[in-house]
Amino acid sequence: KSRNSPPLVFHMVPFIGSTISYGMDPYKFMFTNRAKYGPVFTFILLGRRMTVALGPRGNDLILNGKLSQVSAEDAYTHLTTPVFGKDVVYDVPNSVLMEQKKFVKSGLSAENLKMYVEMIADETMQFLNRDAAFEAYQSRENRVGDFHCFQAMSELTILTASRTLQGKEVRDGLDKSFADMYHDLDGGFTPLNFMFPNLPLPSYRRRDVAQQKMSDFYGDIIRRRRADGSHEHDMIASLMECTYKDGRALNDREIAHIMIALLMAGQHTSSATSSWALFHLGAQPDVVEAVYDEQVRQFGRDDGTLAPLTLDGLRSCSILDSVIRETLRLHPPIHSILRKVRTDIPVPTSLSAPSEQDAYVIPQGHYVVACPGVSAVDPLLWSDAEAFSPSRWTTHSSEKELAEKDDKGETVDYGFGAISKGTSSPYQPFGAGRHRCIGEQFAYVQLSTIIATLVRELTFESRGGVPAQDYTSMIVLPQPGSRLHYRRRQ
Ligand code: HEM
Ligand SMILES: N#Cc1ccc(COc2ccc(/C=C/c3ccc(C(F)(F)[C@](O)(Cn4cnnn4)c4ccc(F)cc4F)nc3)cc2)cc1
Repeated sequence: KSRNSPPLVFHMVPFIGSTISYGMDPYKFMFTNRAKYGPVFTFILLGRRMTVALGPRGNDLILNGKLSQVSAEDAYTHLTTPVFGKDVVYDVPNSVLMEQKKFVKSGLSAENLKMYVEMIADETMQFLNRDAAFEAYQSRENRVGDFHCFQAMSELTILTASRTLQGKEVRDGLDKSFADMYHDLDGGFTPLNFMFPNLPLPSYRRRDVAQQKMSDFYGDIIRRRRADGSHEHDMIASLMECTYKDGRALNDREIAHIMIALLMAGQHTSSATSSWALFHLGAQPDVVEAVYDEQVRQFGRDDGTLAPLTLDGLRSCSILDSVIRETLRLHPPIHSILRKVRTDIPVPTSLSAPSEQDAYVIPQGHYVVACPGVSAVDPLLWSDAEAFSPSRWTTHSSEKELAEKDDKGETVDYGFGAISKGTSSPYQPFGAGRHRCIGEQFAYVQLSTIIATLVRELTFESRGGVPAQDYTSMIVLPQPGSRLHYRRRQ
């Protein structure tokens, strides 16, 4: 038996363990057990031993853990490989993933992001002018309407992501059959698949059929482009020009599967985050007007109209930026980051052991769980931790310094560009270390362009208040069915 294992959270039923209380409300579960056992403790999730290490030092232990100790691919491959496809992300050794992340980053260049702003604004205006959800906006008489927020944001997210990142064949291919294919693929992206990668269930079969179809869909696009020698500025075009260190170019399958991974990544995170942002804006009309006034300051013209959005202009909108930061502080799409423990991990005494000899050891075979979001809503760290107040980011309050604090700006490069070494910041919605997100800039462009465009045209009101968080899916979603009221401005 392993010596000095962290304390085990009390539970009544073997195998089920703490699945229900953790699965229903992970943050409540973390705060409750931190109070009982301290920042390091183990709980049972469907028969697996999950060891949590909370706080900046816990994040550092897990997110900056050595490759010999912690493995992301061992934790995630059962969930992601059947959905993304083989030979990419968690189906390859970490060194190959680092190269694949470098390739994707090269496709998210500043000049591409600049072009994407106008395309996303255009898609958003088309959506307002055409989608049934905004018929009150389209009609001249009644200018007040309401819409199913998360559903509308899911549609707008895939329209804008396919127009920019995915490319015009995907954008033009967004018909019912694509929606069905995506829906079946997404049905395989559930926490259940973490635990049971393959069950003889219809949903698993639909996932596998959809993955094959999606892979062929992208494969056809790539083959046609190679034949036509077309020159697009999207991710597919970029990936077609990439070669690994050993000189080998990416093959069509790898490109197709990376595109599926990026589609899934962007879809879940952006649809959830834009929905949460709109609900909070609807609950605080004064913030909506502050964002609108900022648009007038940044883009207003003498004739009273607003100039088209630009990347540089958006990057000067600090209130809009703070709305997104505050949304991600309260609603990080990924609440738990997992790794499989490959060799015993000695826990530094600073992380909660009374003295050296009884420092904890996390045994091989456990999973480790990092919850960066716990620090971001920790009442011990933030005044009014629960409140949505973007002003905390614009004024030079202690919170802003707190969140910006990183280990003296030290950077490290794992092969896909220099990133801050620090995990001391209590605000890490994009993770840290070798597995840190590379979609942050694209996400900000997509979210800020959509929100700026909607605020220019509408005011919002969440009459039911901000919905409860639904933790039962892979990404934290607003309680299904929540609606949002709007009024057309001019
Ligand atoms: C608000 C939007 C987003 C948030 C909050 C977010 C969050 C995260 C987090 C927390 C991680 C670390 C996961 C881990 O350590 O296990 C991550 C990794 C990653 N994300 Fe994102 N993400 C966002 C959008 C995107 C987008 C739009 C893309 C692609 C275009 C993307 C692609 C990736 C990739 C490729 C990784 C690397 C996974 C690894 O190295 O293991 N993300 N993201
Ligand atoms: N019974 C039960 C029961 C059990 C448990 C629970 C709740 O327990 C948990 C525990 C952990 C988690 C973790 C979320 C998680 C992790 C990884 C990924 C990912 F890999 F997929 C991603 O990082 C996603 N991503 C990154 N950036 N954008 N998207 C990614 C990476 C690269 C890539 F290219 C594409 C990607 F999209 N996705 C989600 C969620 C719920 C409830 C009920």
